[in-house]
Amino acid sequence: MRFVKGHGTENDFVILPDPDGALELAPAAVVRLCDRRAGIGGDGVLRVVRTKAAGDPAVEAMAGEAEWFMDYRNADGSVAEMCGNGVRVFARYLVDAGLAAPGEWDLATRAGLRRVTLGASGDVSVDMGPPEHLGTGEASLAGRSFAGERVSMGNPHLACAIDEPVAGLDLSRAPGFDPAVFPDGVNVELFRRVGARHVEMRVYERGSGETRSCGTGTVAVAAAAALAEGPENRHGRDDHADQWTIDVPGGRVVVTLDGRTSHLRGPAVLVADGEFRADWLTGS
Ligand SMILES: N[C@@H](CCC[C@H](N)C(=O)O)C(=O)O
Repeated sequence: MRFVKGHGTENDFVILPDPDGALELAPAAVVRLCDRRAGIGGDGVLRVVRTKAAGDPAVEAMAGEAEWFMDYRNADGSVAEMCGNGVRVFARYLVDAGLAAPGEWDLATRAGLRRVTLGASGDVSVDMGPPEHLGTGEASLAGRSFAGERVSMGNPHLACAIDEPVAGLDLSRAPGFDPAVFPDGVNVELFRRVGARHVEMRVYERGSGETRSCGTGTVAVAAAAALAEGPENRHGRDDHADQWTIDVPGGRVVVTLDGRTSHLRGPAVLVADGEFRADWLTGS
């Protein structure tokens, strides 16, 4: 079975081409694929399937607008609604494989349609939709409590502003949180302002642990940072949409907020093409 390995700011994925939706992708198979010692290794899996063959009526309803559906799975085998770095890598794969042309078109995700813009090479830009502010919340990490802004990017985030450099944080264990506030779990971002519309962040992802980057998380952080700046400083201060530079351990992305929607721009790199054994995947 063929796979491609790719990453966006070192948030890495095993890409599985499955145009006709023939692959039965059990959670245990995803865990095997993402295992960094006994498998291929990745923060998640991107199954590339034609929207009309997704096998889910809610997804198939988007077939008229988007030919391809990003079936995203976390490394622990769980399903997530959206993945911002994944969308960029997915789009780059489609163009590289000749399944889509460079330009601007929609992809289907469980969170709805996402419009991508890309050339024959280089960065990919994604219309991520409007960040949804849900109020405040908190999480604990390594015995410390962090307060932040709950933001939905289709998937749940808690973006917490801190004053210390993010490099010193302990993100080795899963965050604690109130399941009544986050019934579907949460991705927790910790960020520090390092300049004008410029922040650094680290993230502990639901279903994957600490990753080197999280695209939806970078947009949630930009939205939380913009909210903290106050309305007088947002949207139109210099007649341009607010552009935020977000540094993550795996590189840098740019997030634009214009009050109507958000855009995420960053790299999408295809690293390797390979083949794995079908019997290994099923453990048979
Ligand atoms: N790394 C992704 C987010 C992947 C999904 C997330 N772990 C969740 O469960 O919501 C990104 O780049 O957005």
